[in-house]
Amino acid sequence: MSVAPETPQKLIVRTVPLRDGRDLLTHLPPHGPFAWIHGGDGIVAWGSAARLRLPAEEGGQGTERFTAASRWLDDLMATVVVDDSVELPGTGPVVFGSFTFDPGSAGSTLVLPRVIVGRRDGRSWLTTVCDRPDTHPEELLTRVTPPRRVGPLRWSSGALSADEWGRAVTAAVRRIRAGDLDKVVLARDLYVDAEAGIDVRSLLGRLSRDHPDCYTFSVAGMVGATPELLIRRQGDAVSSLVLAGTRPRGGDAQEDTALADELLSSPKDLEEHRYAIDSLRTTLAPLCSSIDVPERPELLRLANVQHLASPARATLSPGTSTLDVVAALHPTAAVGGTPTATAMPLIRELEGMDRGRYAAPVGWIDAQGNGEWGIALRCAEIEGSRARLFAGGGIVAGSDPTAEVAETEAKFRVMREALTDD
Ligand SMILES: C=C(O[C@H]1C=CC=C(C(=O)O)[C@@H]1O)C(=O)O
Repeated sequence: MSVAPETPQKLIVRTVPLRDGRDLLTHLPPHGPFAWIHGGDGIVAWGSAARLRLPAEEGGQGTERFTAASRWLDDLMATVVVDDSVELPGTGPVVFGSFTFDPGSAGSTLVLPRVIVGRRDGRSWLTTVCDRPDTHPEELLTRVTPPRRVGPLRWSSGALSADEWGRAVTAAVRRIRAGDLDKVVLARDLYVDAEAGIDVRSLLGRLSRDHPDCYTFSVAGMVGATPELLIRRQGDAVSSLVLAGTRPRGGDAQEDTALADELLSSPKDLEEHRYAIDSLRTTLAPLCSSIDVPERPELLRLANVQHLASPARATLSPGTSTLDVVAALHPTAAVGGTPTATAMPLIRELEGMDRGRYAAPVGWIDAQGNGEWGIALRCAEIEGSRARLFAGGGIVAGSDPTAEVAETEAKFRVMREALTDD
């Protein structure tokens, strides 16, 4: 894969402690905000000191975009001179990234922002990235205006209407019952147009307020709040949160508990979940010295849905990079299917759309390889005044098309509500 990335000769990166307890999002200027926020902690950033946008892969193993990103990252980190007086995961240079789901799609993007503000366990910091010593990036002085309201919205359907997508689910169930594969994750899209450019900060504010248990992200136009952590790395310790199996939240406590009990004992959902766990275990085995996954999934209750969830922990073998793990894990059975090799062409055939960067790794990485990468779910791609929303669900032999359409509607709600002014 040959690319012409924008990487300057030499970069001066300075991290200093910041005495600031404000909501991280209040630091962001209107244009091109980057964010990764979980429970009030995280990183926000803006500006661009170095950027890589990758073309579609041609043939190969389907992991060339991760390899090209890794090479670019290594070269970039070799050009930086770092003065970091805080030394925590996420201090020093931090690159945000968002990959495409399908190797055949163009648009995987990595960016080293000019200004980064972070917070972790009560400690805050400011990182700046300059081309010359003893200067500040211009972006440090960008005026921060209040987030603009999104305004009236006009909704339109995506590649398939809800009915057409339901028929695609029926076709997938038929293929699964015929023995072609065990599970496939099918997704659909929706478009919405605002009257003026969408201020991503308004969406981020609502997402982080309404979904504090999720990872609110914004990377080069991909914006959402995902519950699914693909990998968090700190030193050689990695953790992951596997999700598969979903019910809506109930209208009252009794209904909520009944739905949760049904989910925790549903053979269809436990089967769907087991495929995701098995694929994680198999993928991590050659890259890790130990892997620990609980025997049974637990319940993860989010604002709009509840999931079967398994928190996994592992110790990385020496010489394995964070992006090696990200590349190996993608696509998990929570977004692709089982077996992956059969699920991927079926997704292309039945969805009738390009997923772009939906259902693919999104996150950040620092110079030590520490970082957090989620799967871009409950999200939208924002371009000017237009947003393209995505939602999908795991289809197994026992799936019912009507229930699957309802599940995607529940998942769309995250971004619908984020786009709707209070
Ligand atoms: C594909 C999505 O969710 C995945 C993650 C968690 C649970 C899922 C499920 O129960 O189907 C999906 O596999 C989505 O939110 O668009």
